[in-house]
Amino acid sequence: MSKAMQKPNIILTGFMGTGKTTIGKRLAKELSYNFIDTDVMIEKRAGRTIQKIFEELGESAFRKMESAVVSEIAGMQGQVIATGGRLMLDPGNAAALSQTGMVFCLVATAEEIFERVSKDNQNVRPLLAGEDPMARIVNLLEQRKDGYGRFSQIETSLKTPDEIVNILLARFQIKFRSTIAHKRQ
Ligand SMILES: Nc1ncnc2c1ncn2[C@@H]1O[C@H](COP(=O)(O)OP(=O)(O)O)[C@@H](O)[C@H]1O
Ligand SMILES: O=C(O)C1=C[C@@H](OP(=O)(O)O)[C@@H](O)[C@H](O)C1
Ligand SMILES: [Mg+2]
Repeated sequence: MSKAMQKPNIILTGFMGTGKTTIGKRLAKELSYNFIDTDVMIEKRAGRTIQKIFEELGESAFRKMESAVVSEIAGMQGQVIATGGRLMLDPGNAAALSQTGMVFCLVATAEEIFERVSKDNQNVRPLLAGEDPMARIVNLLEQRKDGYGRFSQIETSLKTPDEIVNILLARFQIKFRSTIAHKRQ
């Protein structure tokens, strides 16, 4: 991370349904940081939902859009950034964002992920659509295990969003005590 950095970013990664978007919003409020969700940025730029982007343009077009958004964000500070579940597994994306702040990987069991995404009607995950979403989750988790394992992890399955936010705040403040303030201080 650059020495000149005044307000380091917090970047959230992890599998679909681990809570990046939910936790990111709350954390940004606590720190009075701006909140960015890369999926929302992509939807705005593409003028269609993630589901439609996958259907109409394909996954590889979506991955290019993710990298384009990373180029935009990499120059910013003071952001809590909820990334799409695979964005930080791309080495170029990870290199560009990691140097802007601290990366945390949210983790949950396959069962908990299944429960959460099944109930989440507002946000369709095209990669989990189809016959057997639980099998897709298990399979993709296995494929991505080593990638996520490179980041500092927080288990979320049995925790409330508030508990997770508090853990993140504590870890972030230990590292950047002098550069941040948040509402509870
Ligand atoms: N700690 C948690 N406990 C219970 N439900 C959660 C938790 N975190 C997130 N959720 C729920 O799980 C779903 C997916 O969360 P979301 O923040 O969209 O995950 P992601 O951005 O990682 O895909 C949402 O319906 C959200 O309300
Ligand atoms: O893990 C993935 O490949 C994806 C995760 C999704 O975001 P969330 O992790 O916020 O669900 C979204 O970017 C897209 O459906 C692909
Ligand atoms: Mg999300």
